[in-house]
Amino acid sequence: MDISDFDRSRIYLSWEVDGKFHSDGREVALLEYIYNRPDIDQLRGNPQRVLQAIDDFARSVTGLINIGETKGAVVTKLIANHKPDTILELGGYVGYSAIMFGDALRRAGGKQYHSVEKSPLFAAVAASLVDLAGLRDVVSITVGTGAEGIQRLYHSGVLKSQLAMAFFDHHKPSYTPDLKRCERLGLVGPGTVLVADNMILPGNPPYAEWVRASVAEKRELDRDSEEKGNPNLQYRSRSIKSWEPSGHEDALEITECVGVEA
Ligand SMILES: C[S@@+](CC[C@H](N)C(=O)[O-])C[C@H]1O[C@@H](n2cnc3c(N)ncnc32)[C@H](O)[C@@H]1O
Repeated sequence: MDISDFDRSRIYLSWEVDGKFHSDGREVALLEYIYNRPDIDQLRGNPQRVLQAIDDFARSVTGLINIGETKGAVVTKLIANHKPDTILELGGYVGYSAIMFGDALRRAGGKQYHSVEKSPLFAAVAASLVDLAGLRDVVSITVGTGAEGIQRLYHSGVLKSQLAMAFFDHHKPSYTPDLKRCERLGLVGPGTVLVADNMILPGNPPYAEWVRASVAEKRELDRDSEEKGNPNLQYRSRSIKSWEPSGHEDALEITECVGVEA
């Protein structure tokens, strides 16, 4: 993908305002902006219009740390092709990706999109926007860190078998331990597709190393690691270059579990 593929007329305003990237009141301002729009009734039950309204805010008021349209379209296409029944998301922010991918999951015949978000405030904003978009039956939001969310969803029986897809978009150093936790619990197996955001901006060398390694290499890595995964899972991984809504280059890592070595 080339920068010419990025439509610069659709660029978000800067994420950074006075040294802050979020949590300066912009998330509540987003909610007020959306519910005060004259076209609010046309947004009800319409995920695409809710996404457009979030994009409008990020283009005219303050930038937001959403995945955005360009990278989002890569994942939406993947969902249409793989038709997952369940997706686990770590890092929900104000619900942009949960609305975009929850809608794609529903259109592909899937059932549940579980979004885990550490901030109770962001999770509350996301819950309101998911409800507005008419996706309450599909998207559930769990407040907690990735590790807490995985444990709670697993022990309550909500996640009881292999995940069809997982989307990592939270605390960058937690991608690898949270993936390994999923592996240990048997939530990753042949057919599971893992999608990791921000592989260039800011990058995530430990995660890239783990998902691109052979079984033999992972056995070595796991031996020296406090956080054990399942090194016997065979992964096929590729990097897809794309663009942040701010116009910065980024990449998604898309990893498919293709088997288990005895
Ligand atoms: C880049 S944003 C997610 C954007 C969202 N996926 C989207 O595209 O609309 C990262 C989010 O991860 C959350 N977060 C940070 N550390 C976390 C953790 N350990 N577990 C879960 N969420 C976390 C932050 O509060 C923030 O909302």
